[in-house]
This record gives sequence, structure tokens and C-alpha cells, in this order.
Amino acid sequence: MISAVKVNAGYEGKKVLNDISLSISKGKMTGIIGPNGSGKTTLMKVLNGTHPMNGGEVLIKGKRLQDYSAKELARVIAVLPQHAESSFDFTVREVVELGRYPFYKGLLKAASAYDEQVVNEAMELTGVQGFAHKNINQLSGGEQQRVMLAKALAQEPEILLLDEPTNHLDLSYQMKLMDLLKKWIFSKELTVVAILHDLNIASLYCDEIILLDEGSVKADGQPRAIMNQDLLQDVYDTNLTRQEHPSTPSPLIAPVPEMDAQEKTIQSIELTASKELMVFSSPFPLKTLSSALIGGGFQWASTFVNRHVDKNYYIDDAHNEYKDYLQQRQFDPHDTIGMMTAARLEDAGVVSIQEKDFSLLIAATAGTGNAVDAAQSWIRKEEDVTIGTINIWIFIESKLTDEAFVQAMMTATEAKSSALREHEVLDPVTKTMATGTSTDSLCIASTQSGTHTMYAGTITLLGKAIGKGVYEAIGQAIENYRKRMALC
Ligand SMILES: Nc1ncnc2c1ncn2[C@@H]1O[C@H](COP(=O)(O)OP(=O)(O)OP(=O)(O)O)[C@@H](O)[C@H]1O
Repeated sequence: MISAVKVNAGYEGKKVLNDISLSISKGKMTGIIGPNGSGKTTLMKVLNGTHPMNGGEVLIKGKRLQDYSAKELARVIAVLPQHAESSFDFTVREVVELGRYPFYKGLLKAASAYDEQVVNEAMELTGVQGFAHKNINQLSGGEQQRVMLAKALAQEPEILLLDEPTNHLDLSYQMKLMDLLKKWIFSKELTVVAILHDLNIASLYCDEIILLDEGSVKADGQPRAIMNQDLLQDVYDTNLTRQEHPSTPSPLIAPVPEMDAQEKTIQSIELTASKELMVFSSPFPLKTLSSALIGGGFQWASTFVNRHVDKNYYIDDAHNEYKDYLQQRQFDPHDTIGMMTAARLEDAGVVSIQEKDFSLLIAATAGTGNAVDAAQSWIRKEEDVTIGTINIWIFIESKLTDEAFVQAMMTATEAKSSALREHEVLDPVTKTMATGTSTDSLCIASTQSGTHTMYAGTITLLGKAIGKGVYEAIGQAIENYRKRMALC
């Protein structure tokens, strides 16, 4: 739809665009991103013919840009500039009507019924009909932005060039606008090129992204390729991290602030325990990966609750019941990892390990009466399924990668099975050695301070310590339980 070949452009002897070559596909949303001053607006002005080139060529629909008359070009391309012009004394409707001007026919250049219809539709779609008769200068920045967008839409363009269209818009209007543009791309066969500063909006909505740096195309491609941590850190000269969006395949980019000076050690984690609750409280949030009922998955949390429940506890919506329970006790569920167990908390095993590069605190409660052999659990019938729980908490003072979190979970699970084998815990249904129980939970919580730890598999330094600590903590919990039962 648009192609540029070796385009050069600048201002009064200052070169801004250096040999830009690109190709923008029909019916797609293409984002242009890049740091301030990298030449995005200049490029867009070159593409719509409002800024001269010093060399190179731009083709629109296969025809050279300079071969279009202004009116012809206005029927193909509509532009939403960065700084919407609002100094004129026009009403909102009059501004939107200006978008139809290239289509007015006859000597009097009057609007047709169709022109009126298009203006109404554009105003409706952008939600500005409510202030149609207001002066544009009486509107907020975001409202003015929507009026200028309505004007661009009223042009019924084939190509829409948008310079920071989400500028001035609140989150709701940003999303509505981008959703709407996406719909129009399909329903009106529109081609959209948008300069975007918000990398996450670009990642979520663009089919293609062009990354400019110092007037050159640094990279172009699909968002999953361009949202590259190293590439963007280099271009934006900022610490960034790439994360996966929880519900769409679009990567997210999060800025990482300079680390604060607060000392983060696991010695500052306090344990308080009663018959009903075992609570680890940290003065700072820890990064966690867990299978816990509250706060499962990756989270940051500073409170860790192991709650004792009756062995007949059964509630359909245990998640919400637990959230209410936490709130009633002044715990914030968004800052808490919460597990449940019918095992007695006083039987818990606790192990502390100090190594040169990291420290560990491991706690486990083990209700093994209804243990399960994972390899044989398929034999069980529905009526054989009873609840039993081994809960394991592993606090680590180190800076873990995501893969180290996952490996730590694997290592801990393997050490748990080994502890059960050592203590001859049997699956009561299959009579084979149990590997765990049916509702076990595991939480890895890291201070993300101190030494960097890449891996936590069974033969790494951290893996060895986790394996030993989990094995000992579960062993203690089983022995404490058996001793207590023997005394009964
Ligand atoms: N009218 C002008 N006269 C002289 N120099 C200009 C003019 N407009 C832009 N420049 C310069 O050209 C360079 C590129 O500007 P441009 O506006 O294209 O960048 P941009 O990537 O859109 O920046 P931003 O993200 O800040 O909007 C900058 O160094 C800018 O100072």
C-alpha cells in the first residue's frame, strides 16, 4: 500500500531520515515506534507529502507521491497530526465536516446527503456527537483528539496516518480507539499507520512494527520479534524487561526502575504460628511462583499464610471463602500467598540453610494419611479421592531467573517424593510408595536480592540446598506427626 525506498529528509541542513526503506501492507495496523527525536513525525510527514524528501521515493498504491494532486491524495490518506489544530473558531461539527471537503462537488461546493451521513457516522463512532455544537476550544485535550479523529474518518480514507493517536486519551478511550481502528481495518479495508509511544499498546494492536532509531529503521517485523528486551533496551537506553501477556500472545514490556537501597534478607522474615495459622511476614514483597489457592502463579507477596482447616472442610468456592477469611484478619489477598491444610501446624518441619551465595528458609506441613502415588493415581475411582496435603514454603535470598523458579519447583517436588519414600508413606489405595498427596502446594519465594542464580536443578548449588532442605523439613513434619500420634 505504501512503500518507501532510500528516503532521506531533514530540516535546514540537518539530516533526520537516513536511507529509510519500508513497506506498509494493505489492511494492516502498522506501528512506528522509537525514542523522542528519532524521526517518526518527519517520516509520517514525508509519507503524506507535507514534508519534502532530499532523496528517495515514496509510492502510494503503486503511484509516486509527487504524481498525486492534493485533493487526490486527501481522498486516499487522512492524517491525525500530533498537535491537533484547534485555534480556529469552529464548532465540533464544522471541524468534522472539514474532513468531507475533498469530496464536495459543484460550484458551490455544498455537502450532499451522503456527506452528512458520513459526518454523522464518524461523530457517532468517536462519541463526539454529544458536543456537536460546542466550540472545539471548549473541549478537553482528549475530546479534541476524538474530534480530530472523527474529521480524519469523515474523509473515508483508504490509509489513516495517526501521529500519537492515544495521546491525551484516558485508558478507556485508548483501548476503545484502538479496538475501533482494528474493526475498521476489517470492515472498511483500512490501512492504518500509527506513531505510538506506548510500547504495550503497539504490541497489543499492531500487526507490524517499525522501530526507528536516529533516523534509521533499526528493526521491523511482528510485535513478538520487535518486543525484544535487548533491542529495546539498546534503542531506548533504559532497563526493560519483557513479560508475556496473561491472556493474549502479545509480549509486554515493563520498565525496570533502579533498585532501591533497602536491604532484603530472609532474616527479616518473621514467623508467627498458632493452631489455626502459620504466617510468614516480610517487610518487603518477595517474587513468588506457587500452586497456592491464593496468589498462585507468578506474584509478588509479603505475607505467606498456611491455614489449618478441619479435615471435613469442603466449600464449593474455596478461593473466595479464603479471600474473605484473609480480609477478615486484615491480610490483603493481593499481597498474600495462601495455602490450606488439615495437617496440624505444630508438626511443621522448619529448616534454615546458609550458603556463601544464598540463604534458604524452608517450612513444610505434611498430612500424609491420604497420600497418592502419582504414577498409579489413574487406578483410583472417584470415591477413592480424599484430601491430603503437603504444603512446602521455600524462601530464598538470591536473584532468580524465571527458569530457576520452575527448576526450584521441580527439585522440591522430587525431594518431597524422596522424603515420602524414605519414611515409607504408602498410597492407601494402590499400596505402592506415595509420591505426594492429592492437593499438595508449593511456594518458591525469592527476595530477588544479592547473587544472581540462573538455575536450580538438582545438581546446582541452589538445587542441592533445596533438595536437602525440603527432604529434611518433610521428614521432620512426618516424624513430629508420628511421635504425637504415638503419645495419644
Ligand atoms: N520544523 C523543524 N525544524 C527543525 N528541526 C526539526 C523540525 N521538526 C523536527 N525537527 C528535528 O528533527 C528531529 C526528528 O524530529 P521528529 O519530530 O521527526 O521526531 P519524533 O521521533 O517524532 O520525536 P517525538 O517522539 O519527540 O515526537 C528532531 O531532532 C527534531 O528536533
